[in-house]
Amino acid sequence: MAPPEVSVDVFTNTGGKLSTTLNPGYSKRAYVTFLAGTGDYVKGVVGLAKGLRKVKSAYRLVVAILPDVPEEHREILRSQGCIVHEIEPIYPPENHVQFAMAYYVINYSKLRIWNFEEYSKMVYLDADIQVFENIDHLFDMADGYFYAVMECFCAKTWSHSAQYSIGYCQQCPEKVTWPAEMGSPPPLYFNAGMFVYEPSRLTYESLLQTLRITPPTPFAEQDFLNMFFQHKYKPIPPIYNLVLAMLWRHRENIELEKVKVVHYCAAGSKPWRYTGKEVNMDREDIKMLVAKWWDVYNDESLDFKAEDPSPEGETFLMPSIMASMPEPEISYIPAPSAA
Ligand SMILES: O=c1ccn([C@@H]2O[C@H](COP(=O)(O)OP(=O)(O)O)[C@@H](O)[C@H]2O)c(=O)[nH]1
Ligand SMILES: OC[C@H]1O[C@H](O[C@@H]2[C@@H](O)[C@H](O)[C@@H](O)[C@H](O)[C@@H]2O)[C@H](O)[C@@H](O)[C@H]1O
Ligand SMILES: [Mn+2]
Repeated sequence: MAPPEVSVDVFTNTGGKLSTTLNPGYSKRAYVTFLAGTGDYVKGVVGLAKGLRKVKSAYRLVVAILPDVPEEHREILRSQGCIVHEIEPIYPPENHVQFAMAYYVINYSKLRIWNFEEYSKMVYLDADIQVFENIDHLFDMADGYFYAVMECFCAKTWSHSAQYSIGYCQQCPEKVTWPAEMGSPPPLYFNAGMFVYEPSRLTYESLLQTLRITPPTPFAEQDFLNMFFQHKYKPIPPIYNLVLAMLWRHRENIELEKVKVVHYCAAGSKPWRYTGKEVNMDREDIKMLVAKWWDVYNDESLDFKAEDPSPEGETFLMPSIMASMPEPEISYIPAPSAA
């Protein structure tokens, strides 16, 4: 039995040209991703920018970058039509938590994207995500909610959790029922590599204030966002964020031919680092999805050309007025740099 999901029965835009003059709302929409460090995730962002162009998305890609992203990488992103937006890092309160991956500590900086108030609606995508079919219709889902795809708890990275200890996963709640003596089952939990949200100064400040008093946990900002948006979270189908491990953990919940968005988050699956040697990486479906990513990345016809009509026209490309607003002082103790 597939888990509960909100039906995405919104107006399905086939990615054709949209007027941005009739409905200002369209011009205030964009995709956004996050880039940190001097390493090779920049390839993920280039791939994502080209993938969104290939599916003829009507919206631009904003890249929230940390100060350590080198100018050469910023230039590459601008040359691919991205809107590059530097943000200040956000560190969690002083902690001794063992993050599931040490570098997850930098992911708290993602919270800055709630401050991009020049946009009314944004779709966040990790840099290790590729969009293979147009998903612009997600912007038309009702306001006031937080939309994302449900996570799976079966990976060893979850061994710290009560769910893992009893073999419970929300992807198959009937398989191992949650024991009454452990209270009510955990609330639905999303993967924070892709979500639909509304930037808001009020939400932004509330996020930062809440973060100050929230002890960090193994999945860093993903845990924090799940706690913060627990009552606004609406699950959307896994076709919008295929967490690769679902292919071998819950194949019954996946119709691969219908998948629109692939999240290369399984260990060893980052296409730009792929060797095929890690566990599950020699699977035919993984090899096919990695090859699909490289087809887009290597396709020069998808490179941004200056004469390309910007999806939303020049109307709202003004620099973020919010960026000029002083960031609220954050007196976090920087955690060890892990990226
Ligand atoms: O060195 C790094 C590590 C992570 N990221 C960003 O942080 C996101 C979350 O990290 P990752 O996708 O590796 O986590 P996963 O989804 O694989 O657990 C990435 O997609 C990137 O957008 C980055 O820019 N540089
Ligand atoms: O900082 C925490 C990260 O948590 C998530 O990654 C994990 C998590 O989903 C685990 O549950 C999976 O087992 C694992 O495969 C996956 O990589 C997000 O994808 C990433 O953007 C980021 O928020
Ligand atoms: Mn990811």
